[in-house]
Amino acid sequence: MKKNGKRDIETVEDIKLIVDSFYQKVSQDKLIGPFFEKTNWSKHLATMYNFWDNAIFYSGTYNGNPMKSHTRLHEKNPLSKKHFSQWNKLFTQTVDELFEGEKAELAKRRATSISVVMQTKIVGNNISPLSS
Ligand code: HEM
Repeated sequence: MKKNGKRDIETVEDIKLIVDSFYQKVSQDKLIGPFFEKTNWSKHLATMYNFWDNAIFYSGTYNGNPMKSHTRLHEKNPLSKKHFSQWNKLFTQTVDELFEGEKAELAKRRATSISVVMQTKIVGNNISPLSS
């Protein structure tokens, strides 16, 4: 236990807490909340528990294709750099509010690197003068 009372991410229950808190923020967010208007939350949250359990503890519980689903999402509702920045800000904020340690750092790093790859593939190269 750290001085400030936070500990590291240790169990799948911790993952669930992060995912629940994160999407609580996301669903109320003016900028990215609307993308989730038609979302079946219990189904999405279950998918995300598996996704993050796999990303942090290599549990083998997720074998979907997020790039494909976000490319499809982008075709219907265009995603831009500002959406990705907001997503990342909320994710980092959520992890920092709840946990501290190596796994917490890993979770934030994973989120950022996937987000950068997704953004580059979907929105385009973010150093291009044409991107916005
Ligand atoms: C601009 C930022 C983003 C937006 C607006 C967004 C939005 C969404 C939406 C609307 C869904 C579908 C939910 C449903 O079932 O209705 C989804 C699924 C998902 N998102 Fe994102 N997302 C963003 C970024 C990210 C990032 C950076 C990651 C990974 C670190 C991620 C991981 C996932 C995963 C794993 C799924 C489930 C895909 C599947 O069906 O297997 N998203 N997202």
